[in-house]
Amino acid sequence: MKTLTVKREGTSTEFSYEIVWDGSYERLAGCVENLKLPAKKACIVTDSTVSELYLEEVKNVLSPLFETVTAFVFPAGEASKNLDTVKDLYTHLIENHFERKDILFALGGGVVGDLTGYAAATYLRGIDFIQLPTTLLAQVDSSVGGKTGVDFDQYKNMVGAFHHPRLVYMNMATLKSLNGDQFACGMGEVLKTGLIRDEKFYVWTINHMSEIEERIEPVLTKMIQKCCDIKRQVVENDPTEQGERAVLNLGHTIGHAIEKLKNFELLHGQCVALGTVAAAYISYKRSYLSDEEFYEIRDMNVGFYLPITVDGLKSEDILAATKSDKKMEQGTIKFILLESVGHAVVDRTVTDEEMLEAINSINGDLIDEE
Ligand SMILES: NC(=O)c1ccc[n+]([C@@H]2O[C@H](COP(=O)([O-])OP(=O)(O)OC[C@H]3O[C@@H](n4cnc5c(N)ncnc54)[C@H](O)[C@@H]3O)[C@@H](O)[C@H]2O)c1
Ligand SMILES: O=C(O)C(=O)C[C@@H](O)[C@H](O)[C@H](O)COP(=O)(O)O
Ligand SMILES: [Zn+2]
Repeated sequence: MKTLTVKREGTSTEFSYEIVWDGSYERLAGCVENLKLPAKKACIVTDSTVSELYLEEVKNVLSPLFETVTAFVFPAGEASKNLDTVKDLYTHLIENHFERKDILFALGGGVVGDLTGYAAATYLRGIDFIQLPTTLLAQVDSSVGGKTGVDFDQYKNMVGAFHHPRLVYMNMATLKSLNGDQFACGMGEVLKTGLIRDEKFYVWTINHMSEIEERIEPVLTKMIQKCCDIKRQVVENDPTEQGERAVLNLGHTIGHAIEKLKNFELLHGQCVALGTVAAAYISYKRSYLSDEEFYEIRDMNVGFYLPITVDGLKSEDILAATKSDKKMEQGTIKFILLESVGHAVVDRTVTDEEMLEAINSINGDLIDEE
């Protein structure tokens, strides 16, 4: 069992919690007991797919620790990440008499984690929650850092709060049941993480492609721990995204626009991959990246079964949709560029022309016509 502490003290934004890696849920009860939480009731929030796989096991592990353990299950997928599902969860908590000191467990991917975290941040003005991430994406990114929230009318993460978990417990064995597309989505955020902050790690990822694809556990554990450590450093420095944290959004401005226009038919990690290629294109056109570096980023997406083109959308519509993402500041977009491989920066000078050219470069319909 390996651990990492995410911690910030002595400022108005304080948090401290462990990330634990293990190969089963056997030691989850001990980790929860160590927290000496006041909770008498626990609710496991999960989705319709994960509930079939892991709910019973987790419920059995947690039941001896609480007077009551309930389960709230919602339909799997991004389409459930909204205020309607949060409302149903509030109703479940009220009907089961959950109080201020009780606790939620988020058992699932990023959708479950974001939604549960948001409900925990707002129910009775804030209760505790624990992250039990079961997708690669959730293990490398979404379960760490305290960003919680839901979509609103297809606008990504428009309603949310910063609310940190009390513990993140990763059962690495859950990655075995992920399908290929879901695994690839996690790799979209892994590539992003190396590109923004750690060239050595990015190169390591390239060199370990076959072991990663074969899901060799020690290799995946090393990769996930590195991603969490990079995210930890960024989040500890800038927990509420006043500055540096925005680099974690590489690929997300164009990625979120595509996710929205595709009505969540393309998955978050796939859209991030497309957005990262587009951001790398602008960086390349500005000569921050060499052509070898740019084409390697594209090749890495292909190697990890991520898309590098999107069909069925007009580039102008994608550009227009970027204007309603959260990275607008006084009418100017905060766009994340790669100043070099391993070093992302927040840039406020990217023009609509640059963005449109980058979007055209990933627009499959235009490329097919050539
Ligand atoms: N808060 C953050 O910092 C942050 C970071 C990155 C992404 N996100 C959010 O995370 C979401 C994407 O997360 P995701 O890719 O995990 O999606 P997800 O939660 O929808 O999970 C993907 C699919 O995999 C299934 N699944 C989960 N675990 C499984 C397992 N072990 N075996 C088999 N199937 C399993 C789920 O039921 C679902 O159908 C997006 O909403 C995105 O905005 C948040
Ligand atoms: O933790 C962060 O900060 C991130 O930006 C991580 C992203 O991968 C994640 O998708 C996040 O939800 C996007 O942030 P948002 O503020 O644009 O919703
Ligand atoms: Zn993301």
